[in-house]
Amino acid sequence: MNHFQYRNNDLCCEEVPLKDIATQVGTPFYVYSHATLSRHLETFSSAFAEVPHLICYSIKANSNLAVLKTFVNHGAGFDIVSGGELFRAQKVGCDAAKIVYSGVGKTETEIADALQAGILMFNVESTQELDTINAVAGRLGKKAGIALRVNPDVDPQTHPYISTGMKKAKFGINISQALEDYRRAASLPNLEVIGVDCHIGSQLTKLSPFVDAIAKIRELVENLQQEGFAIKYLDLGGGLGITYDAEQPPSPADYARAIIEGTRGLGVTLIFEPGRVMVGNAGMLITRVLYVKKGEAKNFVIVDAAMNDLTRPALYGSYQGIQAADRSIDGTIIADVVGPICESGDFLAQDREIPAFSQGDLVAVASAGAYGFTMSSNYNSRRRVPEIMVKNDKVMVVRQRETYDDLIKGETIPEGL
Ligand SMILES: Cc1ncc(COP(=O)(O)O)c(C=O)c1O
Ligand SMILES: N[C@@H](CCCC[NH3+])C(=O)O
Repeated sequence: MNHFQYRNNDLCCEEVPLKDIATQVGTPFYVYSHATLSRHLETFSSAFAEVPHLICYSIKANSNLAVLKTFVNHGAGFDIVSGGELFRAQKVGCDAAKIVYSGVGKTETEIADALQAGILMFNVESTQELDTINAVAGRLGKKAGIALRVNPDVDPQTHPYISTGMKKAKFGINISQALEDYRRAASLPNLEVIGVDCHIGSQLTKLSPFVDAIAKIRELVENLQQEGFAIKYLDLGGGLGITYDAEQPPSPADYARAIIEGTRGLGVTLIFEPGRVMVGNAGMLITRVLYVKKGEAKNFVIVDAAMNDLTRPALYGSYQGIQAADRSIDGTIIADVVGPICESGDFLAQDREIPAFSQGDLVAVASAGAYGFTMSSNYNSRRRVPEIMVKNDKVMVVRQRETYDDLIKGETIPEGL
């Protein structure tokens, strides 16, 4: 069931026409379907029902507090990568024992805050980080649960900027060095080795890289268990892709079947850090056509959202669906959908066949729930846009549009400048 559907010619989120929300809050804005978020979490979790597992939603994909709270209400934990994400996790009352902490550059302060909070484990990405966590834990009189993030050197066959599990990536510890680092971790008094972790990339649309990575990781887990390490958790990261255009990623059920098969008999609790698959297709960016310009070489549909609001097309050349949201439009044009920012890279779609939009039309940019708002910026002194959550017929403004005062918050003009 898709919770973004047309009723007559009006695109609706659950029960609410998007044009009504546009009237209420103006454009642009992000809108999320509560029902879709809930369904995605339930579908993912029930696919793994037959094995012990914990879902740690990856906050970076969409960190809005209402989104996080929705997942907490369904029993999820979180994958965090910064002190700020820990703060958000705490704000929504996440059980700290369901938090894992990933990232190559955790600072001492962030490590200390996570230890004080009592998180489940650190996914450690370098030998030096082991020493730092050990030292910070010692100072605080705590024992830190750790897994090593192991880099299995598998090609995830995705965009190079979001491939993480190959030798040349900055992430994780090479699998060939892992055993040695595990032994070192075991010798450090303030660490407790409880897991193995691996995340090979994002927007994966094939099962085979996951399967290949698991085969390598499985061997490591077995070796560690033979050496007497009590590996309780196997964290397989996130990365399952979604359909933006014509991709056909594995379903959560297919993904689960392959993973359950590949990890059978290890006697561990599986941890997952899904991000995109939870939120990507649960959100849209809604924008309005400011001008239509017919150039000599190209047509341009100039909208009020820009690359600062949704960076993915500019950054990765990625595809986001473009739909008419408030009327039936006859005919199509080939055009670029562009924003007001002073860069030629400011586009939401390029050379795309889209409805023949006119000035004032409402445009829905699809699949924008993941890495949309969280990657937005104030470039060109543009205010961050509102985020709306719809639950049945209820419209909840879960983040207000920034004000001009918000834009300059924290800046000062020194006396006598
Ligand atoms: C360590 C880690 N876990 C989880 C995720 C979430 O990935 P995705 O949104 O592709 O599920 C990422 C991002 O790729 C990540 O770096
Ligand atoms: N920002 C990326 C995903 C990054 C994954 C981070 N681990 C995207 O929009 O596709």
